[in-house]
Amino acid sequence: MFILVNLKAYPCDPVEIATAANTVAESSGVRIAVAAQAAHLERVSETGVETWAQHVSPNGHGSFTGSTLAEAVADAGAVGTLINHSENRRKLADIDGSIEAAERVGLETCVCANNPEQTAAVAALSPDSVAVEPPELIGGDVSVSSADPDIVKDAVSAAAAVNEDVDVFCGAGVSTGDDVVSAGELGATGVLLASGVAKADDPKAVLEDLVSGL
Ligand SMILES: O=C(CO)COP(=O)(O)O
Repeated sequence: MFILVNLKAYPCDPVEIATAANTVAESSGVRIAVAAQAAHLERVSETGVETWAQHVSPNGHGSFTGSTLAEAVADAGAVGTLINHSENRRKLADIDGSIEAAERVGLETCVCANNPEQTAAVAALSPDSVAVEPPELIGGDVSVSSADPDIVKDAVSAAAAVNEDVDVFCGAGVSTGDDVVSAGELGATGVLLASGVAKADDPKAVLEDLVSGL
């Protein structure tokens, strides 16, 4: 299982969390990555943790003020990027363009989707993975894998019917090792989570618990 921690715009210390994630990844052998604000990518990647961006723009170099250039993200040390999110909704054509921009510089791609239908739609664009996250469960205390297990199972089959090479992760409310294990039992190959780590008093202890059942 892959554990992908999205720091969003939470008022956490990205370097402290990245350092903890790197330590736990090394001691457990579990793949853990941290998706940080673009302005923090370089400092996060200097910790040695697998570093992801939270989005990249569909454009390349040029007159595109305010864009998050895939080339710049890769140059700052990111090896992957989230694309689209319930909190940062993009049109399908822009998602397609962002996947192409990421692939141009070798970034791994994970497109977020709200439900199995959107999972199928974005799987057709052949990202490396799709993360299904029901918006109503994001930021809550109950994991998608226990609150709505069918959405995970349905997203896994929906993606496989379109493109068997696309991995499916799940997210929303994931915060414990049990949540990660049950996500795996439902067919997800990774989890995408945020508040459970970014808002924790002791992020390292949460990360240790997340990998404890793997
Ligand atoms: O939106 C999410 C990750 O991208 C999930 O957020 P929470 O883990 O806070 O529910």
